[in-house]
Amino acid sequence: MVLLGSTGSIGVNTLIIAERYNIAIEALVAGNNIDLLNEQIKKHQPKVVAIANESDRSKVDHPHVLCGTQGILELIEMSHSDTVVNALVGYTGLAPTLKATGLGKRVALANKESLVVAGEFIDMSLITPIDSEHFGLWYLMNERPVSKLYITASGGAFRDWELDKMKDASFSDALKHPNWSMGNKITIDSATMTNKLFELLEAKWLFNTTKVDALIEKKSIIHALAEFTDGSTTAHFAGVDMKLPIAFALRGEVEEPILPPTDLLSIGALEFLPIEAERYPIWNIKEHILEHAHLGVVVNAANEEAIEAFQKDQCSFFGMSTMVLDAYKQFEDVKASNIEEIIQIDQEVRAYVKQR
Ligand SMILES: NC(=O)C1=CN([C@@H]2O[C@H](COP(=O)(O)OP(=O)(O)OC[C@H]3O[C@@H](n4cnc5c(N)ncnc54)[C@H](OP(=O)(O)O)[C@@H]3O)[C@@H](O)[C@H]2O)C=CC1
Ligand SMILES: CC(=O)[C@@H](O)[C@H](O)COP(=O)(O)O
Ligand SMILES: [Mn+2]
Repeated sequence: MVLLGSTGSIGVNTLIIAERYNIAIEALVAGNNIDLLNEQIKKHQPKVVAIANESDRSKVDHPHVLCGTQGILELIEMSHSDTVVNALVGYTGLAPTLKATGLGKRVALANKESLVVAGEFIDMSLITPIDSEHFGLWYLMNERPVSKLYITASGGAFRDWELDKMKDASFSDALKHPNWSMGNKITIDSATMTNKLFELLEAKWLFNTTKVDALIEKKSIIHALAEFTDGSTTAHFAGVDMKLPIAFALRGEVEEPILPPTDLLSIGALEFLPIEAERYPIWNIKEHILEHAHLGVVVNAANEEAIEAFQKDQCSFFGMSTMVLDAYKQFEDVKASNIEEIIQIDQEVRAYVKQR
């Protein structure tokens, strides 16, 4: 297989599962963590690698190194593997998803931003999601008619903070996820609830329904629930570990133990809470964006710019949501007819957010 984003949180877990099942690694792609990439090259012996920056090429212990976005696309094009795992973060992941699906390859997709930005233009029959909630939904669904799908949210780093204190929250405060160990960008998205908004859009494209909602379950033990027309609701319990969704995405079906079973008696009380827009202002657009999912490109571009501004101390924690909601209003009427227009809208939104 081809693994994009091998040095990240999903990438490292993917290599553990690949090793367990003796899956050959044809190609690895990483960004700046060349030390870890070199360890992975030594262990997994890929035929080709790609990295973000040309300036790091000489540090990579491999005779065939490609660089930059074009390098990643070339690597996918020259690969013989049927499966590409896309564990890149952010908008950078979109072009590789389109390249791989365009070549008819199956994409095990952690990069949810690909679907948020351009779900309309991606061949869903080639996509298997690597996301705990969507794996949970897939696991729950059977032939019976479903009336509603639910995914759960941890509530993020500030779920128990006084609202007043959140105004002064720092980037490093926001990185303290209560349950999951993940990359920085998704951890910030979890604190603002943008991750869950993205996951509703992800569910919309994957399962072709807008009858999907989210609620807070603070322990992240239940990942998803399916409500059936007959009045039954079933829930997916699993450990806080991405190896299970990754194993299914790589293997299709798994019968052997990947995680220990949930110890039901040790869980204690479980509760579901509503997601309140006062703490998570992005939630104000949930209903609208589910009905206008093509606006995902706007939210994603504004959000990536907002995270960068927050990291550089150029805006406050709530300033991020303000920037995204402002851009959403400004670009409410855009609708791309093709990928070229998606790219153009992405650039226009970023330019708009930067000059505000
Ligand atoms: N972590 C998790 O548990 C989950 C993550 N996801 C999604 O999976 C994706 C990855 O998340 P996560 O693993 O946490 O993120 P990380 O930040 O941990 O990893 C991102 C990976 O992408 C690489 N990368 C970033 N930019 C470039 C670039 N320009 N060129 C080449 N490589 C690049 C990084 O390289 P380097 O580190 O070397 O710079 C790293 O290998 C995200 O879309 C996220 O939303 C979904 C569900 C759960
Ligand atoms: C592991 C995973 O799937 C993440 O998307 C996780 O759900 C993030 O946590 P939040 O529930 O806080 O967004
Ligand atoms: Mn998730």
